Amino acid sequence: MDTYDLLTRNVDEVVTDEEVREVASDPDGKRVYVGYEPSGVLHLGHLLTANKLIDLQNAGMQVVILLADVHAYLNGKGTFEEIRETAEQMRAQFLAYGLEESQTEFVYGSSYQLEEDYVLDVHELELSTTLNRAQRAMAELQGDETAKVSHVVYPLMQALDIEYLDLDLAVGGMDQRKVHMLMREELPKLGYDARPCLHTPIVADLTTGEGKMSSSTGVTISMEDSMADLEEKVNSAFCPPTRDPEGDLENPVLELFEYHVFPRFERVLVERPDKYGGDLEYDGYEALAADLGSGKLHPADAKGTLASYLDELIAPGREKLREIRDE
Ligand SMILES: Nc1ncnc2c1ncn2[C@@H]1O[C@H](COP(=O)(O)OP(=O)(O)OP(=O)(O)O)[C@@H](O)[C@H]1O
Ligand SMILES: N[C@@H](Cc1ccc(O)cc1)C(=O)O
Repeated sequence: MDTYDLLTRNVDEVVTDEEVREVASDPDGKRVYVGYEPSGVLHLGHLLTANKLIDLQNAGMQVVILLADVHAYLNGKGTFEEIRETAEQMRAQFLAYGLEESQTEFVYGSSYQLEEDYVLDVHELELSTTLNRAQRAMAELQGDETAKVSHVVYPLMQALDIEYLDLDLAVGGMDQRKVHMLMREELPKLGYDARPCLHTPIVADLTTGEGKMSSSTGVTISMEDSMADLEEKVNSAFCPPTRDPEGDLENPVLELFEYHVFPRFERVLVERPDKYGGDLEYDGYEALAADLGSGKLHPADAKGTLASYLDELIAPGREKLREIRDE
């Protein structure tokens, strides 16, 4: 696979194609980041951005993970102390999942966001950005009468992080795209360069197929889950026979096959007794989705197979976490 294809596989949006091709032409040592508000356990939604970071690391890029403690604080996620503690757990999970420690830099937001230069630049952005523009960057704030001032400072700081962390590329889920668009509009006003971005798809809530898999609501799958947990959760998943690109509902089982299983396994084997037609084998996502659509593959068999592949995927991380905790 050529470098551009590796950088952009499984992404929903590339901003802009030309700029990302430029990064792909010489990726060695170029810096890319994802920022995360610390939350207890990483779920498969978060790990989609981690998969992308692993691709970028394999292409030779230097990965920066921002543990966005100040942002979590601005978002009302707890006391600073509590947030710092969860951030440490999160760091261990990323390494357990497969990011290469020597090529991954973990940075706490608070290590530079409270410095004078940064704070003055935040104020500069407050002066140059309209309230309306900052509000638009935070989709969930639309029309919310209780939105706080902290919620509009938040995207300005996120934009500035991209300059202060000296990045060549920013990665985030599709839910971060509006903040990145604000970054592209506002940084040049301060004399800084707008940076290219990659946006990864959002995995839907497992049991409803609506919205996103989220730490705060619904059922999430994480590296803490045992095979029994995985089976129970995947069995409860929403799995209609087809994905409806026009509709509001997604098929989370197919999404997990597409974004987590197929990028990591060349071949997927669905084991079935002979009386149910015997084993099925897939070397790509499309064929599996087509068989689910035609009824050749039963949702129960798809779910059982998904659970065992997810187990294989998270087992090394689960083991490593256990070791870290026992130390
Ligand atoms: N379900 C998901 N699918 C894909 N990416 C996700 C998903 N949930 C979060 N992300 C990505 O992980 C990063 C952190 O997101 P966020 O803090 O919103 O997740 P969360 O911990 O589930 O939060 P919340 O509890 O507020 O829903 C972002 O880059 C986001 O795009
Ligand atoms: N906005 C991101 C967190 C984040 C914070 C600061 C950044 O620079 C980047 C990302 C989220 O929703 O989780």
